[in-house]
This record gives sequence, structure tokens and C-alpha cells, in this order.
Amino acid sequence: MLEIHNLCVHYGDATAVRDLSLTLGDGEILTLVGPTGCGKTSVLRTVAGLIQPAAGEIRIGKLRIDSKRNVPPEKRHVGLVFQDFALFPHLNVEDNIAFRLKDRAPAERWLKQLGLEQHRHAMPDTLSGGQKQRVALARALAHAPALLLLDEPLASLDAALKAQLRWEIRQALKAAGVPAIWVTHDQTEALSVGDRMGIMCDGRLEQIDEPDACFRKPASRFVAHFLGDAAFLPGELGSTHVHTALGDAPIGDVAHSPDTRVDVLVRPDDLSVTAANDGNGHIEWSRYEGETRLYGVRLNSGAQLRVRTNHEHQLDDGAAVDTRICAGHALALFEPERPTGSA
Ligand SMILES: Nc1ncnc2c1ncn2[C@@H]1O[C@H](COP(=O)(O)OP(=O)(O)OP(=O)(O)O)[C@@H](O)[C@H]1O
Repeated sequence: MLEIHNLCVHYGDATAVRDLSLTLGDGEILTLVGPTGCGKTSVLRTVAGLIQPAAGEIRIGKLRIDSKRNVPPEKRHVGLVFQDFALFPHLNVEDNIAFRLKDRAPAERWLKQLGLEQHRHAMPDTLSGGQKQRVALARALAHAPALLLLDEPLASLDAALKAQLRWEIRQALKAAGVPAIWVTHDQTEALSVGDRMGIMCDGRLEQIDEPDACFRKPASRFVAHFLGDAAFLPGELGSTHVHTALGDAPIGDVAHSPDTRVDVLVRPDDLSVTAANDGNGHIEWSRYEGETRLYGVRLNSGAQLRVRTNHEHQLDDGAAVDTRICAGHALALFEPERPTGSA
């Protein structure tokens, strides 16, 4: 449906997007995530037709766009949903949604589907942030776009509303069968609403895959750190397991040569911590998180790790503990980093 091949976007002499390629299937939701300034919005703006590519090609259905061949935004059948809602302040909810529609039936469908019926006569400035974003989404979907681009749609909403609305938006997109690129800087949002996710860094796509695959098998240390707490333990590969000072973990189906040295990615929930006077470290700090508790553990080796446990678990700061790998699944393996200055 959408294909992007080797896209480059420039602003004057500065490069915002470098050699980016991706495809989007029918009805697929792709989340695009990355640190501020990595080029996410520039990708969206180029697909929408607000910026001309410096190099590469974009195909939207049968349309082809490149540095010499432009298609104006209104001919691309691309819908846009922004962080600031961009509603018409002088039109009520139903007129916002039905704006420029000859047949109002789709507007009525999305008004009802997104729970806006009781607000149909309300003016935008009397709506909450969540209601405004539902109106913006209903308006975009009522125009039956071939593709929807969402730029940080939940960024201005509070945490509880974000969690609820992201599922409503995902369900609406799936009900409409519209493929979408959803830009966010929120890792949890990107992991939970995308069929696939793309992680960008400095204008490049570092990895694109299903969220579970990106989280479990990050393509780089950058992705590992960006998607959550990440620590790397030195390990040595055996035939079925990798051996570390904190215990063994299965290797999975990774091709490997035995005795190879690796770094093993461990996240706080891959580790357990128990009180033990003859253990391998002590609790430096703990943070109560509601359902869970996060511990900072200082190992006797000097390394610091974070360990997440159930909230009922309680250990005091300074307590002697033993920390072990408890993950039953294969952990991601990386080549050991060479110390700075070594050959
Ligand atoms: N109109 C512009 N003129 C010049 N440089 C720009 C312009 N818009 C963006 N940039 C630069 O291009 C790079 C990519 O910006 P972009 O907005 O695409 O990143 P982003 O990942 O969406 O960031 P954020 O998460 O902060 O919105 C940044 O270095 C930014 O400063």
C-alpha cells in the first residue's frame, strides 16, 4: 500500500532522514519511535506531501513521488491527525467531522463509533483533550483516507487518558481497515499499538519488526536501551545455554560457536533478587511502583543492575542479596564491546 525506498530528506544543508526504506501493508499500523530530532515527523511530512524528498521514492498505491515527481497533498488521499487536534474552532463536533463531505453517513458512523454522539452539537473549545482527539480522528476516518498519518496524537493528554485512548484509536483504525503510520516518542505506546514498529536514530531506521521482536531481539545496543532498562552481562556460549556469573539462560535458535564470548542483554524482569548473606551483592535503593517494585542492586563485582519484582516483595536498602537470571526465554546476545583504545 505504502512503499518508501531509500528516502532522504534535507532542510538546506542539514539531513533529517537518511536512506530510509519501509513498506506498509493493507490495514497495518506501523509505529515510528525514536529520540527527539531523529526525523520521525520529517518522514510523515514527506509522505503527506508537505516536503519534497531530496532522494528516494515514495509509492502510495499507484502514485509515485520522488525528488522530481511531485503529487500535491490533496491528491494523495492521506489523512493527518496531529497532537494539537487542528479542529475548526467555529464548527461544532458534527460539522467538524463532516467538513467537505457530500455524504454525511461516514461522519455519522465515526461520530457514533468514537462515542461522540452526545457531544455532536458541542463546540471544540468546550471539549476535553481526549474528546478533541476523538473528533480529529473521526474527521480523518470519515474522509476514507487511503493512508492515515498520526503525529504524536496523544502527546498532550494525561497518562490515564493516553492508555485508554491509544486502544480506542487502534480499534478504530482496525475497524476502518486503514493503514497508518503513528509517530510517537513514547516507547510503551509504540510497543503496544503497532502491528510493527520502526525505531529511528539520527535520520536512520535502526530496526523495523514486530514489537515483541524489537524488544526481545534488539538490532543494536541503542535499540535495547531505547526500548527499556537494559544491562549487559559478560557470558560464554555453551551448547544450549549462555553461562554468566548470575546463572544460565537458554540461547534459542541463534547460530553460534561454543565458547564464544558474548554480552547478554538482561532487563529488570529477567532477574530475581533474594535475601542471602552469602549472596553476590546488596540493595542500594528501591522504588515502589504500585504493582511492582524496582531495586537497584550493587553486585560485589561493582556492577549495578536493576531488578523488578512483585510489589509484595520487600527488601531494605543495604540488605545482602543474591541476584540471578530467572528468565526462561532466550536472551539477546551481543558482541562484547571492546574497551576504548583497544585494537
Ligand atoms: N523546517 C525545518 N528547518 C530546518 N530543520 C528542520 C526543520 N524541521 C525539522 N528540522 C530538523 O530536522 C531534524 C529532524 O526533525 P523531525 O521534526 O523530523 O524530528 P522528530 O524525530 O519528529 O523530532 P520530535 O520527536 O522532537 O518531534 C531535526 O534535527 C530538526 O531540527
